Amino acid sequence: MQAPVTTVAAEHSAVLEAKKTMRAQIKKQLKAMSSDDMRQQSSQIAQQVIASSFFRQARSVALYITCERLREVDTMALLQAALQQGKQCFVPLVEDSQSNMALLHIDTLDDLQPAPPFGILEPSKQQRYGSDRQNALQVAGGLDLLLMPGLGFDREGGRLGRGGGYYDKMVHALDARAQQHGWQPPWLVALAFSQQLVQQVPTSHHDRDVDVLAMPTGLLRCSSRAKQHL
Ligand SMILES: Nc1nc2c(c(=O)[nH]1)N(C=O)[C@@H](CNc1ccc(C(=O)N[C@@H](CCC(=O)O)C(=O)O)cc1)CN2
Ligand SMILES: Nc1ncnc2c1ncn2[C@@H]1O[C@H](COP(=O)(O)OP(=O)(O)OP(=O)(O)O)[C@@H](O)[C@H]1O
Repeated sequence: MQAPVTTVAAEHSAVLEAKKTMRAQIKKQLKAMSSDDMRQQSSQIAQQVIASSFFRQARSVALYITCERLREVDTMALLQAALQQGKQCFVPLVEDSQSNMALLHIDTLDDLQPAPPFGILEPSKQQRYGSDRQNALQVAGGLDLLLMPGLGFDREGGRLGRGGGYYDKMVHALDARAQQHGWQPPWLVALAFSQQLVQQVPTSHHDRDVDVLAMPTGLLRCSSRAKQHL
Protein backbone atom coordinates (compact mmCIF):
# COMPACT_ATOMS: atom_id res chain seq x y z
CA MET A 1 0.00 0.00 0.00
CA GLN A 2 1.24 3.50 -0.78
CA ALA A 3 1.98 5.78 2.19
CA PRO A 4 -0.25 8.84 2.49
CA VAL A 5 1.28 11.92 0.88
CA THR A 6 1.49 13.82 4.18
CA THR A 7 3.55 10.99 5.77
CA VAL A 8 5.95 10.97 2.82
CA ALA A 9 6.32 14.75 3.00
CA ALA A 10 6.91 14.67 6.76
CA GLU A 11 9.54 11.94 6.35
CA HIS A 12 11.20 13.95 3.60
CA SER A 13 11.47 17.09 5.71
CA ALA A 14 12.78 15.04 8.67
CA VAL A 15 15.60 13.71 6.44
CA LEU A 16 16.39 17.22 5.17
CA GLU A 17 16.51 18.49 8.74
CA ALA A 18 18.77 15.61 9.81
CA LYS A 19 21.07 16.29 6.84
CA LYS A 20 21.28 19.97 7.76
CA THR A 21 22.17 19.19 11.37
CA MET A 22 24.81 16.64 10.40
CA ARG A 23 26.36 18.97 7.81
CA ALA A 24 26.76 21.64 10.49
CA GLN A 25 28.28 19.14 12.96
CA ILE A 26 30.81 17.83 10.46
CA LYS A 27 31.77 21.30 9.24
CA LYS A 28 32.59 22.12 12.86
CA GLN A 29 34.80 19.02 13.13
CA LEU A 30 36.57 19.97 9.89
CA LYS A 31 37.18 23.53 11.09
CA ALA A 32 38.86 22.13 14.19
CA MET A 33 41.39 20.11 12.14
CA SER A 34 44.94 21.48 11.94
CA SER A 35 46.54 21.96 8.52
CA ASP A 36 49.16 19.38 9.49
CA ASP A 37 46.49 16.79 10.28
CA MET A 38 44.73 17.52 6.98
CA ARG A 39 47.97 17.27 5.02
CA GLN A 40 49.01 14.05 6.72
CA GLN A 41 45.65 12.33 6.31
CA SER A 42 45.39 13.50 2.67
CA SER A 43 48.79 12.02 1.91
CA GLN A 44 47.88 8.68 3.57
CA ILE A 45 44.58 8.55 1.67
CA ALA A 46 46.33 9.29 -1.63
CA GLN A 47 48.83 6.48 -0.97
CA GLN A 48 45.98 4.02 -0.28
CA VAL A 49 44.21 5.01 -3.49
CA ILE A 50 47.34 4.98 -5.69
CA ALA A 51 48.16 1.45 -4.49
CA SER A 52 44.60 0.14 -5.04
CA SER A 53 43.58 -2.18 -7.86
CA PHE A 54 40.72 0.15 -8.89
CA PHE A 55 43.15 3.04 -9.39
CA ARG A 56 45.90 0.99 -11.03
CA GLN A 57 43.45 -0.58 -13.48
CA ALA A 58 41.50 2.60 -14.27
CA ARG A 59 42.10 4.06 -17.71
CA SER A 60 39.75 6.95 -17.01
CA VAL A 61 39.39 8.75 -13.68
CA ALA A 62 37.19 11.66 -12.64
CA LEU A 63 38.18 13.58 -9.55
CA TYR A 64 37.36 16.84 -7.82
CA ILE A 65 39.90 19.63 -7.42
CA THR A 66 40.32 20.36 -3.74
CA CYS A 67 39.14 23.68 -2.42
CA GLU A 68 40.99 24.89 0.67
CA ARG A 69 37.94 26.75 1.95
CA LEU A 70 35.84 23.58 1.85
CA ARG A 71 38.44 21.63 3.90
CA GLU A 72 38.46 18.57 1.71
CA VAL A 73 40.85 15.67 1.27
CA ASP A 74 43.54 16.94 -1.11
CA THR A 75 43.39 15.27 -4.53
CA MET A 76 46.44 16.95 -6.11
CA ALA A 77 48.78 13.97 -5.64
CA LEU A 78 46.10 11.72 -7.14
CA LEU A 79 45.61 13.99 -10.14
CA GLN A 80 49.36 14.17 -10.72
CA ALA A 81 49.72 10.38 -10.44
CA ALA A 82 46.82 9.79 -12.79
CA LEU A 83 48.16 12.24 -15.40
CA GLN A 84 51.65 10.82 -15.11
CA GLN A 85 50.33 7.28 -15.58
CA GLY A 86 48.60 8.37 -18.78
CA LYS A 87 45.07 7.93 -17.45
CA GLN A 88 42.32 10.06 -18.97
CA CYS A 89 41.44 12.65 -16.29
CA PHE A 90 38.11 14.44 -15.88
CA VAL A 91 37.32 17.26 -13.44
CA PRO A 92 34.08 19.08 -12.50
CA LEU A 93 32.73 22.18 -14.18
CA VAL A 94 29.58 23.52 -12.51
CA GLU A 95 27.08 24.47 -15.21
CA ASP A 96 24.22 25.97 -13.20
CA SER A 97 22.57 25.90 -9.79
CA GLN A 98 20.15 23.13 -10.84
CA SER A 99 22.55 20.30 -9.90
CA ASN A 100 24.12 20.27 -13.37
CA MET A 101 27.83 19.61 -13.54
CA ALA A 102 30.04 18.33 -16.34
CA LEU A 103 33.17 16.26 -15.82
CA LEU A 104 35.58 17.56 -18.48
CA HIS A 105 38.83 16.13 -19.78
CA ILE A 106 42.08 17.85 -18.89
CA ASP A 107 45.63 17.09 -20.06
CA THR A 108 47.53 19.21 -17.58
CA LEU A 109 47.03 21.36 -14.49
CA ASP A 110 47.42 24.40 -16.77
CA ASP A 111 43.94 23.64 -18.12
CA LEU A 112 42.44 24.84 -14.81
CA GLN A 113 41.37 28.31 -13.71
CA PRO A 114 39.64 29.57 -10.52
CA ALA A 115 35.86 29.93 -10.80
CA PRO A 116 33.47 31.93 -8.62
CA PRO A 117 31.99 31.80 -5.99
CA PHE A 118 34.41 29.51 -4.11
CA GLY A 119 37.49 29.88 -6.32
CA ILE A 120 37.48 26.13 -7.07
CA LEU A 121 39.77 25.41 -10.03
CA GLU A 122 37.72 24.39 -13.06
CA PRO A 123 38.54 23.59 -16.70
CA SER A 124 37.45 25.98 -19.42
CA LYS A 125 34.58 24.61 -21.54
CA GLN A 126 36.79 24.59 -24.61
CA GLN A 127 40.39 23.68 -25.20
CA ARG A 128 43.01 26.21 -26.21
CA TYR A 129 42.32 25.69 -29.91
CA GLY A 130 38.57 26.08 -29.57
CA SER A 131 37.45 22.44 -29.63
CA ASP A 132 35.10 21.15 -26.93
CA ARG A 133 36.65 19.12 -24.14
CA GLN A 134 35.61 15.49 -23.92
CA ASN A 135 33.11 14.85 -21.15
CA ALA A 136 33.10 11.78 -18.88
CA LEU A 137 29.70 10.76 -20.27
CA GLN A 138 31.33 10.31 -23.69
CA VAL A 139 34.21 7.99 -22.73
CA ALA A 140 34.19 4.86 -24.87
CA GLY A 141 33.44 1.92 -22.58
CA GLY A 142 32.36 4.25 -19.77
CA LEU A 143 34.22 6.02 -16.98
CA ASP A 144 36.22 3.60 -14.79
CA LEU A 145 36.58 5.51 -11.53
CA LEU A 146 34.91 8.47 -9.80
CA LEU A 147 36.69 9.91 -6.76
CA MET A 148 34.10 11.84 -4.77
CA PRO A 149 34.08 14.57 -2.13
CA GLY A 150 31.48 14.84 0.59
CA LEU A 151 30.94 15.94 4.16
CA GLY A 152 30.01 12.75 6.01
CA PHE A 153 30.20 9.04 5.33
CA ASP A 154 29.27 5.74 7.00
CA ARG A 155 30.63 2.19 6.78
CA GLU A 156 27.73 1.08 4.59
CA GLY A 157 28.79 3.57 1.92
CA GLY A 158 26.22 6.24 2.83
CA ARG A 159 27.44 9.66 1.69
CA LEU A 160 26.29 13.09 2.78
CA GLY A 161 27.21 15.77 0.22
CA ARG A 162 27.09 19.55 0.48
CA GLY A 163 23.51 19.66 -0.71
CA GLY A 164 23.99 20.75 -4.32
CA GLY A 165 22.89 17.40 -5.75
CA TYR A 166 25.67 17.66 -8.37
CA TYR A 167 27.24 14.30 -7.63
CA ASP A 168 23.89 12.53 -7.13
CA LYS A 169 22.83 13.65 -10.58
CA MET A 170 26.17 12.83 -12.23
CA VAL A 171 26.29 9.33 -10.71
CA HIS A 172 22.75 8.74 -11.91
CA ALA A 173 23.75 9.70 -15.47
CA LEU A 174 26.95 7.62 -15.41
CA ASP A 175 25.04 4.57 -14.11
CA ALA A 176 22.27 5.00 -16.69
CA ARG A 177 24.78 5.14 -19.54
CA ALA A 178 26.67 2.08 -18.26
CA GLN A 179 23.43 0.14 -17.92
CA GLN A 180 22.27 1.15 -21.38
CA HIS A 181 25.45 -0.26 -22.93
CA GLY A 182 25.89 -3.24 -20.60
CA TRP A 183 29.11 -1.79 -19.13
CA GLN A 184 30.33 -1.90 -15.53
CA PRO A 185 29.34 1.34 -13.78
CA PRO A 186 32.31 3.38 -12.50
CA TRP A 187 33.76 2.52 -9.12
CA LEU A 188 32.50 5.17 -6.72
CA VAL A 189 35.20 5.97 -4.19
CA ALA A 190 34.77 8.71 -1.58
CA LEU A 191 37.79 10.28 0.10
CA ALA A 192 37.32 10.87 3.83
CA PHE A 193 39.27 12.24 6.77
CA SER A 194 38.74 10.11 9.89
CA GLN A 195 36.69 13.02 11.34
CA GLN A 196 34.12 12.50 8.54
CA LEU A 197 33.17 8.91 9.42
CA VAL A 198 29.87 8.77 11.34
CA GLN A 199 27.59 5.98 12.57
CA GLN A 200 24.98 6.60 9.90
CA VAL A 201 24.32 9.43 7.46
CA PRO A 202 20.69 10.35 6.72
CA THR A 203 19.82 9.48 3.12
CA SER A 204 17.04 10.20 0.64
CA HIS A 205 15.89 7.84 -2.11
CA HIS A 206 18.04 9.62 -4.75
CA ASP A 207 21.27 9.24 -2.75
CA ARG A 208 23.51 6.53 -4.12
CA ASP A 209 25.90 4.65 -1.80
CA VAL A 210 29.59 4.60 -2.68
CA ASP A 211 31.53 1.38 -3.26
CA VAL A 212 34.61 2.27 -1.27
CA LEU A 213 35.57 4.76 1.42
CA ALA A 214 39.23 5.73 1.17
CA MET A 215 40.41 6.68 4.66
CA PRO A 216 43.89 7.32 6.08
CA THR A 217 43.81 3.95 7.85
CA GLY A 218 42.78 1.99 4.79
CA LEU A 219 40.14 1.31 2.17
CA LEU A 220 36.69 0.38 3.50
CA ARG A 221 34.87 -1.85 1.04
CA CYS A 222 31.21 -0.88 1.44
CA SER A 223 29.19 -2.30 -1.47
CA SER A 224 28.77 -6.01 -2.20
CA ARG A 225 30.47 -5.41 -5.57
CA ALA A 226 33.52 -3.97 -3.76
CA LYS A 227 33.55 -6.84 -1.24
CA GLN A 228 33.47 -9.37 -4.08
CA HIS A 229 35.84 -7.79 -6.58
CA LEU A 230 38.32 -5.57 -4.73
N1 LIG B 1 36.31 20.57 -4.71
C1 LIG B 1 35.05 20.44 -5.01
N2 LIG B 1 34.62 20.69 -6.24
C2 LIG B 1 33.31 20.57 -6.53
C3 LIG B 1 32.38 20.18 -5.56
C4 LIG B 1 32.85 19.91 -4.25
O1 LIG B 1 32.11 19.55 -3.33
N3 LIG B 1 34.19 20.05 -4.02
N4 LIG B 1 31.04 20.10 -5.90
C5 LIG B 1 30.13 19.30 -5.25
O2 LIG B 1 28.95 19.43 -5.38
C6 LIG B 1 30.59 20.87 -7.05
C7 LIG B 1 30.47 22.32 -6.62
N5 LIG B 1 29.37 22.45 -5.75
C8 LIG B 1 29.30 23.00 -4.54
C9 LIG B 1 28.06 23.02 -3.94
C10 LIG B 1 27.88 23.59 -2.73
C11 LIG B 1 28.96 24.17 -2.09
C12 LIG B 1 28.73 24.80 -0.77
O3 LIG B 1 27.61 24.94 -0.35
N6 LIG B 1 29.80 25.21 -0.10
C13 LIG B 1 29.90 25.70 1.20
C14 LIG B 1 29.92 27.12 1.48
C15 LIG B 1 31.37 27.40 1.76
C16 LIG B 1 31.72 28.82 1.96
O4 LIG B 1 30.90 29.73 1.86
O5 LIG B 1 32.90 28.99 2.28
C17 LIG B 1 29.24 24.86 2.24
O6 LIG B 1 29.44 23.64 2.17
O7 LIG B 1 28.63 25.42 3.15
C18 LIG B 1 30.22 24.12 -2.67
C19 LIG B 1 30.39 23.54 -3.90
C20 LIG B 1 31.57 20.69 -8.17
N7 LIG B 1 32.91 20.91 -7.77
N1 LIG C 1 19.43 12.54 -10.03
C1 LIG C 1 19.03 13.77 -9.72
N2 LIG C 1 18.45 14.57 -10.63
C2 LIG C 1 18.02 15.80 -10.33
N3 LIG C 1 18.11 16.35 -9.11
C3 LIG C 1 18.67 15.63 -8.14
C4 LIG C 1 19.16 14.30 -8.39
N4 LIG C 1 19.66 13.83 -7.23
C5 LIG C 1 19.49 14.81 -6.32
N5 LIG C 1 18.89 15.88 -6.86
C6 LIG C 1 18.49 17.12 -6.13
O1 LIG C 1 19.61 17.74 -5.52
C7 LIG C 1 19.25 18.35 -4.28
C8 LIG C 1 20.26 18.08 -3.20
O2 LIG C 1 20.29 16.71 -2.86
P1 LIG C 1 21.21 16.22 -1.65
O3 LIG C 1 20.95 17.03 -0.43
O4 LIG C 1 21.09 14.74 -1.53
O5 LIG C 1 22.65 16.61 -2.24
P2 LIG C 1 24.06 16.05 -1.87
O6 LIG C 1 24.13 14.58 -2.07
O7 LIG C 1 24.38 16.53 -0.52
O8 LIG C 1 24.93 16.84 -2.93
P3 LIG C 1 26.07 16.30 -3.92
O9 LIG C 1 25.51 15.14 -4.65
O10 LIG C 1 26.37 17.45 -4.83
O11 LIG C 1 27.22 15.98 -3.08
C9 LIG C 1 17.87 17.81 -3.94
O12 LIG C 1 16.96 18.87 -4.03
C10 LIG C 1 17.58 16.75 -4.97
O13 LIG C 1 16.24 16.78 -5.36
